[in-house]
Amino acid sequence: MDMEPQVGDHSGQSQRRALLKALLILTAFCGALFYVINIRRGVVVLAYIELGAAIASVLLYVVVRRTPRLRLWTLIYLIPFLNIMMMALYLPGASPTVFLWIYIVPVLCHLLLGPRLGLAVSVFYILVALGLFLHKYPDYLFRSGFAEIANITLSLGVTLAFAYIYERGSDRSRSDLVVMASTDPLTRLPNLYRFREAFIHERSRAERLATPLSVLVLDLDLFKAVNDSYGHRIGDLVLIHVAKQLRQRLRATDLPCRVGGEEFTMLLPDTNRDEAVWVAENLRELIASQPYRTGRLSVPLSCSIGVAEWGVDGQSMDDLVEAADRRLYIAKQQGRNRVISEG
Ligand SMILES: Nc1nc2c(ncn2[C@@H]2O[C@H](COP(=O)(O)OP(=O)(O)OP(=O)(O)O)[C@@H](O)[C@H]2O)c(=O)[nH]1
Repeated sequence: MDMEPQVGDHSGQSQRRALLKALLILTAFCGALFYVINIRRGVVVLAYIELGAAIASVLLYVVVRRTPRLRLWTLIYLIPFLNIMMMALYLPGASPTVFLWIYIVPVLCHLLLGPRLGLAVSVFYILVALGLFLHKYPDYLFRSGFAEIANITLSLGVTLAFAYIYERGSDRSRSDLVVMASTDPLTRLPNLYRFREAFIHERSRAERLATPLSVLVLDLDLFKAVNDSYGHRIGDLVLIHVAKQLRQRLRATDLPCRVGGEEFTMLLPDTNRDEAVWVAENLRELIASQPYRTGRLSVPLSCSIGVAEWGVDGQSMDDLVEAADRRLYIAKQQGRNRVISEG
């Protein structure tokens, strides 16, 4: 069995999942509580709806713990929840203070659904709630003063705006963090974390479409000598130069990564071993033919590359990288500046 670790969740899903689980527990508890309260008050229809909501929340909790389709299940919970809230507002026996619950709508919708969908759903339900309230208490607008209406409108508007701004900011911070966590700061190439994630994705695509998938491991030759002769700063610039060459030479669907030091790993979807060897030879020639130049300085470069193919050399990313690494080592032993795909 493949024991590759699962890659992390990028969209704040784990946070939203935790919140939804907490809400389901709360809904189950409140549903049961309000069922008792409303039965005693004689508001039987509402009481049974609340009991149903409590039972549904417990069942949903079981699904929500694991589902990959969190947004869909969130909507399955949220829409009936908000509809019940609207009904509670409108039912004849319900107190006017039920309206106060409308203030949690923007907060809940944004936290659970993110900024865009959260805004759309909250605006819709706030308008529905206001409509129902005015329909139920038609003389309210005439009885109450301007200050009272302004208070309600402004406080709702401010809650909505804050919820939106907060959630949009967190979404952006989360995306920035994901980019930082998956990018090599020196070359701006993706790092090992991103490579692992892309491998899992590309492997399932290759399985589904029965297409090949190959991996290259490239290591610059005698790079220590570059650092020793020209200094670390030039060594860094050489790595940036090589990263640029890889990016320019490879297809947009290929993924070159810097996995550490002077070693680069490349994922080549839709590419079998022979094609991967051809790509690797191209890269080797390119790097050898274009020394790093700055001012009068010219740093000659070469690299060694190991090639592995998914399905032939193993199934997991670790199998492939291990096979390609082994061949890279053979290339180094045979005198460097070469591509090896056997052994
Ligand atoms: N400038 C710079 N050097 C680095 C970086 N990461 C690793 N290195 C250097 O890369 C060199 C790698 O040296 P070795 O592992 O001995 O390999 P090599 O000299 O390339 O020799 P072969 O791999 O056998 O061809 C070491 O001197 C590291 O200090 C980096 O981010 N910047």
